[in-house]
Amino acid sequence: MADQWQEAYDFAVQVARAAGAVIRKAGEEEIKVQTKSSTVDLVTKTDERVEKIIIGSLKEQFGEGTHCFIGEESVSKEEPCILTDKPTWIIDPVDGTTNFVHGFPFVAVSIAFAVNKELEFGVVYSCMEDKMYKARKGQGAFCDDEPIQVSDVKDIHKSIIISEHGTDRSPEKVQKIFSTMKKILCIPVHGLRGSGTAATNMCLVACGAVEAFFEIGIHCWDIAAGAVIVREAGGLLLDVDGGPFDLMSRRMVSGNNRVIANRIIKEIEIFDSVRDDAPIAKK
Ligand SMILES: O=P(O)(O)O[C@H]1[C@H](O)[C@@H](O)[C@H](O)[C@@H](O)[C@@H]1O
Ligand SMILES: [Mg+2]
Repeated sequence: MADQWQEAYDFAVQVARAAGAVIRKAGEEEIKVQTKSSTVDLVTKTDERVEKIIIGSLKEQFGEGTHCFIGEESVSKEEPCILTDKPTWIIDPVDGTTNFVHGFPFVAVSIAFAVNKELEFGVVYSCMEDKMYKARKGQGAFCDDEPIQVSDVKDIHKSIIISEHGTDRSPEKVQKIFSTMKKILCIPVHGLRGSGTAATNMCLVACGAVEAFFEIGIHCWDIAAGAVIVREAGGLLLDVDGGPFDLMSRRMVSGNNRVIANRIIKEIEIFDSVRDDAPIAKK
């Protein structure tokens, strides 16, 4: 089995790199934009095309029917978003679609693989920067084949924290997001940042450029690959209430260590998000 997953891991890296090349090329042409859950939740033909390319390549390589797929664009067309014990690929073809549309240079392909509901490996290709992040359970995390590690900062006053605004602009949620950000800024921390892609944000935690990233409202495909990369780089993942991380819960804190993560958690104003694996009628 172990060798089988190694082959899958290596193949995921190849597929992510090829997908990134398609995105880069598409960024040079006219981009037609549509919307999904809200007027600021953008999608393009490239998101759909790249997801088809990734899933098509994986099916061709590993056989139709043996593996399951959770892909952002398939789920938006009401494909199931349920993690079972079967080998499952969790894919965000274009993480940072808004960045892609605007030419803001952080866009990632995110591919994770889970077996028995446990994440085995994750690959994040930051395609505009041409940086390949990857990690396999128990084997460390890498950027362009160099080992990466989270920062050793324990003093929150010496930290940079990342968060995002998400795509739900209901005033009550935006109020909570900004109130949390204000409280964290006023701890004070050295800075607050956001790249516009959750996958890249997690890689920034993993390589020690920032101490933590938290968000409520993200989806499993935004963070599954990054979760393996953060853990393998020595970091940790928690729920925003300090409990165990739950991939389908749409909320997460990823940090370099528990001291920093706990300090952030103290300030987070939690709001509800419908779980990724909720029945479609509830979404
Ligand atoms: O670009 P996406 O794949 O839609 O992912 C985005 C997400 O939609 C947004 O809510 C988050 O704030 C970003 O960090 C994601 O990566
Ligand atoms: Mg995404």
